[in-house]
Amino acid sequence: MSDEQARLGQLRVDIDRLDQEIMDLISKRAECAQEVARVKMEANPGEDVFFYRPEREAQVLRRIKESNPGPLSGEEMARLFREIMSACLALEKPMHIAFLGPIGTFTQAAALKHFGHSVVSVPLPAIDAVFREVESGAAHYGVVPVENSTEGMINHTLDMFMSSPLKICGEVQLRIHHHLMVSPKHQGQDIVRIYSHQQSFAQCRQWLDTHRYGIERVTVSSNAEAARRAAEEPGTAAIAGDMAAELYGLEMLATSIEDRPDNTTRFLIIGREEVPASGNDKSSILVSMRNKPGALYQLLEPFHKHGLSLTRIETRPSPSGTWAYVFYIDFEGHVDDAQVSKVLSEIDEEAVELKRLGSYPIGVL
Ligand SMILES: O=C(O)C(=O)C[C@]1(C(=O)O)C=C[C@@H](O)C=C1
Repeated sequence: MSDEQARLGQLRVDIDRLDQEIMDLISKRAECAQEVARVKMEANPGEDVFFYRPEREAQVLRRIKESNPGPLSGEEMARLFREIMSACLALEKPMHIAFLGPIGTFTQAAALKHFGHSVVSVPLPAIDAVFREVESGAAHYGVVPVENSTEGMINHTLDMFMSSPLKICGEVQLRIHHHLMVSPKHQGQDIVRIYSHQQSFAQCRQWLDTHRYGIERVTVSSNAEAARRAAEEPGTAAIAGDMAAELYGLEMLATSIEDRPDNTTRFLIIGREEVPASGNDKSSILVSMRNKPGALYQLLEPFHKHGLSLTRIETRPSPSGTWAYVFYIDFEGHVDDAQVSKVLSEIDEEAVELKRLGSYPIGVL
């Protein structure tokens, strides 16, 4: 036996022993989660029990990232624990997560990043359908895109909050890499048409103008639909992400063709209940003000006065009248914080309407 074989043999014995220890510990952790489920059910007999605890999950993942000794990165370690918690939660209660489909979209990738792979993910054809599925109780939570770093806000999602009773329970960010892909069946053929979603075309505009100028661009309802068409139609390609490429067996002609290297989309988790404070939270509100001089100043002044950071403010046309506006505002803090409740009561005094959309942990992964 060579020296290399002897050393590898010993290291693999060590790895086998450690795997056994890790497995025993994960099993003990899973038993704890089962016990947690029993305690929750006994304490709330006959009631809707909330097994998923977003604030607790955020605290666990933050602690893992902070105390991780290496050599794996904090992100990588948190990703592993994300999956362990996902499997533990599935033992307590299998979660049904509605997302903007079809299967293979970036929204599905965001849902799996946030909840882990042990959930049942349910694709729906439109953002309002995701809201309805959660409102009716058919799904426990929903995942919808809300903003992209290149293209800005997804207005349809913002507008849904004007009428929906749902709460924002979390957020997750996903780096978006777009690839130009074709079916291996049609490799080598001239490409006469490229399919993609309108947002993806916008995020790759400069690359397309430089590298595929003059080729017809056809907008379809999702990247996954683009990939499905490219898999079937000779002479076509799709711009989509890794999940769609894998799903339809496409091969890459060019990878990461988005114009901005930091292209990121933020998604919201929507649910039916409010989330307690996790220690590092954000809140979202919708406000409509009277149409008078200084209205915007009056809206923003309490944030300045009480030292709260605004992370976003967007204006949307109000459904109640022409040239009337609603402000969608994200800021740091939780509604249970004293400063936040002072700000909200001051805004409430001046506003025509103030709707609290929820407080939720700032995305950890
Ligand atoms: O602490 C809880 O309430 C649990 O249910 C346990 C646990 C976990 O595995 O750590 C599982 C699911 C929840 O979403 C949060 C945490």
